[in-house]
Amino acid sequence: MNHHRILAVAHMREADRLTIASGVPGMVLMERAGAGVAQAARAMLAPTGRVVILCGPGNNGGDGFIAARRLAEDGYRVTLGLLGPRERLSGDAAAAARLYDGPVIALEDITCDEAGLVIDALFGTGLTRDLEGAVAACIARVARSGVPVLAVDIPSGIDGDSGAIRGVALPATRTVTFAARKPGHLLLPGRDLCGAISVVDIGIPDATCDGFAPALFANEPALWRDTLPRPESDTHKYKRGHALVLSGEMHRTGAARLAARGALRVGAGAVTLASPRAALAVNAAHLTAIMLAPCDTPEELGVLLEDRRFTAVALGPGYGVGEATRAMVKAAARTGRGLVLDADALTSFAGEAYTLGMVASAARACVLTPHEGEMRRLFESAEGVRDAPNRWQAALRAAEIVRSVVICKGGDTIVASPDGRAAILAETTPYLATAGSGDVLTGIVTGLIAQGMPAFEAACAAVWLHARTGIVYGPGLIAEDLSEALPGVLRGL
Ligand SMILES: NC(=O)C1=CN([C@@H]2O[C@H](COP(=O)(O)OP(=O)(O)OC[C@H]3O[C@@H](n4cnc5c(N)ncnc54)[C@H](OP(=O)(O)O)[C@@H]3O)[C@@H](O)[C@H]2O)[C@@H](O)CC1
Ligand SMILES: Nc1ncnc2c1ncn2[C@@H]1O[C@H](COP(=O)(O)OP(=O)(O)O)[C@@H](O)[C@H]1O
Ligand SMILES: [K+]
Repeated sequence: MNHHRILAVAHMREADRLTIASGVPGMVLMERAGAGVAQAARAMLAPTGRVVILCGPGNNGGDGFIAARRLAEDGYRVTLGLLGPRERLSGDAAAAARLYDGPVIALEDITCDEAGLVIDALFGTGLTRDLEGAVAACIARVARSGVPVLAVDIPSGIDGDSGAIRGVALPATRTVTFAARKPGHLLLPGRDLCGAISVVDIGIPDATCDGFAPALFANEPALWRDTLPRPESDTHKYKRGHALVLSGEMHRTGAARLAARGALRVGAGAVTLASPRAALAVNAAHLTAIMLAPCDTPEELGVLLEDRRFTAVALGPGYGVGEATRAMVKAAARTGRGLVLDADALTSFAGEAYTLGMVASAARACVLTPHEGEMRRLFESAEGVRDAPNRWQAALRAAEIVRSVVICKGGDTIVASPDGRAAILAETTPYLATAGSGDVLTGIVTGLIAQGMPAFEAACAAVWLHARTGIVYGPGLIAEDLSEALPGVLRGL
């Protein structure tokens, strides 16, 4: 199994169809899925403990019947509640139900008394509308009982593609999914309701999923570790890349310095801060390893970038919104370097995403790092972004329009590339929500791009490193700490 691949719901269904078409009966897949669930349940149950299994009307319920049969064979006391009449089951789910010879009661009659575990096999990737009525009431009862819950495929009520709660959802202690995680396991609020996730190999060959587009991934080191820059013995500082970070005016220079420090810490051989003359003294008072150059106009930026040793430029943090910023972005892009645009550089193109795309296409590689508000402003009139059915589709469409890699920041950060790849961060911490944290992220991406790392991988690595550093540091984290704690995380790789 390719462990960092994730499958959209439609792709999971297609993988299932292709595997069955290649000669593996659907019932074999379901048997493996149910066996995986039973195995996870055993680890959560005392010997001969009581397990309540909630089965829905589709194949998710079918997995539940398989698990019920296996657990009953092992001597566990199984109570199975089914939503709807048994005669309404069809296909593999009906076959799985026939193989289970224990009692089946109505879902409405289920109680959790003395249960050591509830297995939630109500709905998986086939959820098509909000949960209500008897199912919603049952979910509320189980959630109130406090009994541990093992979710089959995904907690019932979570949309597999968006992670949204459809009406209500049953929070799980553990989730067992099949072949690969789905976007809903990683996106909020779904991520918070899955508990620990394990993926069971049910025999869908990797090659079956290789051609799926868009290609979705969990943002984990396996995705980008091979492209992470590592200095060679014979290197020198300029071979390790030289990043240029543009500073804002006198009263808002901190953001650029945070970014510059991030770029240096992630391994750029040299970092220069390009500062308005009026702010040179302020910047000089705070910098040691980072160099300083005066720069007030697009023309001056052009002259500065005649030095071919500069490999990447970061623009936006604390820079100010307006025409002057737009002109700077254009000047930077024209020089064909790696370009990272954040904050005010993005807001300066509010409502003009296509224009920004044209500008960005001149850069060697371009990464944009909008948070939710910047995303909304930049793409307010762009078709297919604000009205996308979920965040990864919005991110992919955004990347296509701006012809750049886009990092959609937030509690469930997504990196999307115009080539159709997208990666969702699997693990992070809300302690990152602190002033200036995004500026450090900008610096980390810039530092990686300055060292020649490809834009998508650089963006993914930066997002992961930033989050990992936040997790390791934990409570009390402020933006300054991120760069200083980064070497420890880099060492761990
Ligand atoms: N694909 C694979 O490779 C494998 C898949 N496997 C398993 O199959 C699962 C997917 O199965 P699935 O497609 O049958 O969908 P599932 O989640 O059981 O629900 C569909 C049923 O629910 C109903 N329904 C929907 N929303 C509703 C609502 N709000 N309120 C009430 N009813 C609602 C819907 O009814 P309808 O919309 O048709 O009226 C339909 O009857 C997947 O998660 C995994 O566990 C494994 O066996 C291994 C191989
Ligand atoms: N709830 C959260 N959980 C995890 N990360 C978060 C959360 N909220 C914000 N972040 C991260 O913190 C950073 C904030 O960046 P940004 O909004 O640009 O702030 P600033 O401009 O103050 O630096 C982003 O990397 C974002 O992904
Ligand atoms: K489920």
